[in-house]
Amino acid sequence: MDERIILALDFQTKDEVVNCLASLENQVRYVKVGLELFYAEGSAIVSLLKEQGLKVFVDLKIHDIPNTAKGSMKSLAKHGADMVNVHVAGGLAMMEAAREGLEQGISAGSTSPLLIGVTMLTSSSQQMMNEQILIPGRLEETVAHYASLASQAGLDGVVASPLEVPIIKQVTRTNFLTVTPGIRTVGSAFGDQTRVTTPVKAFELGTDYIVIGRSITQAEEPAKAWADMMKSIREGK
Ligand SMILES: O=C(O)c1cc(=O)[nH]c(=O)n1[C@@H]1O[C@H](COP(=O)(O)O)[C@@H](O)[C@H]1O
Repeated sequence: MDERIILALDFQTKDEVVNCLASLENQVRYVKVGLELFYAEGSAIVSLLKEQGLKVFVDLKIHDIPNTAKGSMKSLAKHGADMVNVHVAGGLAMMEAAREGLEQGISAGSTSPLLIGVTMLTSSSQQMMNEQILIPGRLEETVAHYASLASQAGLDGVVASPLEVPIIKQVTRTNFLTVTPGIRTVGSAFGDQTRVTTPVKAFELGTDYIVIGRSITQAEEPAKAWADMMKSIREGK
């Protein structure tokens, strides 16, 4: 089982999660609980997945004042996640506070979850960034800047598109991780994602983890979609 592939469980009920994992014949090792599932099922879903021996990325994308980010992370640390995240746009003080909260919240003897910073969402385009949220310049430069800020704040890595992995690796310290959604298997619809590539290309670009959801979970035959993806990754094509 490949721990570098994180399956996004974007469902509203525990039953859908259980059915999805069963249909994938327990081949998945790392899953992501995002806002949709966490708001619906609460932290119990994280415990359930952990009890099944899975690694869990709890993707709540915290973005708040430093004190609130710190408290949120302190609470979140108790749920046994392997990876959690904040928005880099919250700034250096917020990211440092989040790290502090996480360290304070973990129980004695357990290791801290990886703390990852979200750069520019993979649904965002250069035009959206320039014209709507009024960040000038090239999107790739903003992502690189956010990544170096996250690195400076002591985060373990960032979320970005796989297309930006080479520049992120250039501007951050060794072992700084990249977690990349915006993944589509060949032929599946992009939907709301903008900065997209295939699983094979993402690993070629040097990513540490890919996050993939609908290409698998909404496929007509999820087990086949998963098996085909794994084969293409193994064969590098
Ligand atoms: O933090 C994330 O996981 C995330 C950041 C980002 O920039 N883009 C992004 O798509 N995600 C998440 O990654 C998953 C991608 O799902 P699919 O587009 O269905 O493969 C979703 O659960 C998103 O919430």
